[in-house]
Amino acid sequence: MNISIIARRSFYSCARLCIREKKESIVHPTKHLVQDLQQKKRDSYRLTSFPESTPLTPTESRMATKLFAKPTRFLTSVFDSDKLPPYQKPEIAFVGRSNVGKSTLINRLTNNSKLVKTSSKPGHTKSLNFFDIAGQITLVDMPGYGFRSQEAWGDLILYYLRNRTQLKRLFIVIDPVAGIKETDKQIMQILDQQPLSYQVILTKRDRLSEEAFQKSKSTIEQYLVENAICCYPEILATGKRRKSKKDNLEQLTQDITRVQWAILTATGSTSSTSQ
Ligand SMILES: Nc1nc2c(ncn2[C@@H]2O[C@H](COP(=O)(O)OP(=O)(O)OP(=O)(O)O)[C@@H](O)[C@H]2O)c(=O)[nH]1
Ligand SMILES: [Mg+2]
Repeated sequence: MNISIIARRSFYSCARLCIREKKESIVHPTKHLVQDLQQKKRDSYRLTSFPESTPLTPTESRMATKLFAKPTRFLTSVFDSDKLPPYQKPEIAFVGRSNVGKSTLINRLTNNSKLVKTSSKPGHTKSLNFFDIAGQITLVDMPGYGFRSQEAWGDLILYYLRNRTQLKRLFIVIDPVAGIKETDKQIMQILDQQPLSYQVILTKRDRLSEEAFQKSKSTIEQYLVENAICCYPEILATGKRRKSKKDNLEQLTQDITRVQWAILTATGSTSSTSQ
């Protein structure tokens, strides 16, 4: 990943937040850059596209797979905001519309198809479910939005998103067949206002041809470049093995390792797993 682009993106995000909050002085001594942004010179700071992602190094891949090969366990299910557990490990959560494959993704990451219950029926996950990864990270599976009403879905999850200081990054899971929906956009706006770092993961890659998948991905990237503030500038992907295609196993394995690595970096776990 091109560090200068990420740095520029972070600055741009920060500056836009400051402008919105009318706290320009926060970005002093780069105040002139903020003025530039206000004077419609934004394009020089804006990403025009997502950077091409570079392959993980063998060390990075090894660290990612090593951590997720360690024991994982279910911790608890939570239905009420006043019962959120006081875990102090860095936390990562998965949010998205019903049936996009959030729970399946956690099973894939941990290589344990029985860790989380999944279903072809939307609305399967109804609580916040907490999982421990190697005693180092907590993963949280969430009920899908778009299936139940905002009231039924919203209170618990919005409370969690607004108050969970140990939450290091929220992964927004999107089905590339359906594309980005209004509910995804709404959640991004909430996170941008917060601000809270988030990253998009596309599931069900196997359901599209490579060409259609890339097209859906670029449409989402375009939306993010134009609208999102706190979005990490790399879209991740996962999928399941297509029986007809023997050659996609390697790709799927690399995809999962990339998600694992993103979790390691988001939670600051890259040094503790290197020994
Ligand atoms: N083809 C394909 N199907 C998938 C993939 N991931 C998940 N599915 C299927 O999608 C359905 C929903 O998966 P879940 O993981 O339960 O989805 P969820 O987002 O947790 O759904 P809710 O709990 O209802 O919010 C199941 O039938 C999965 O087998 C994938 O990568 N490819
Ligand atoms: Mg689920």
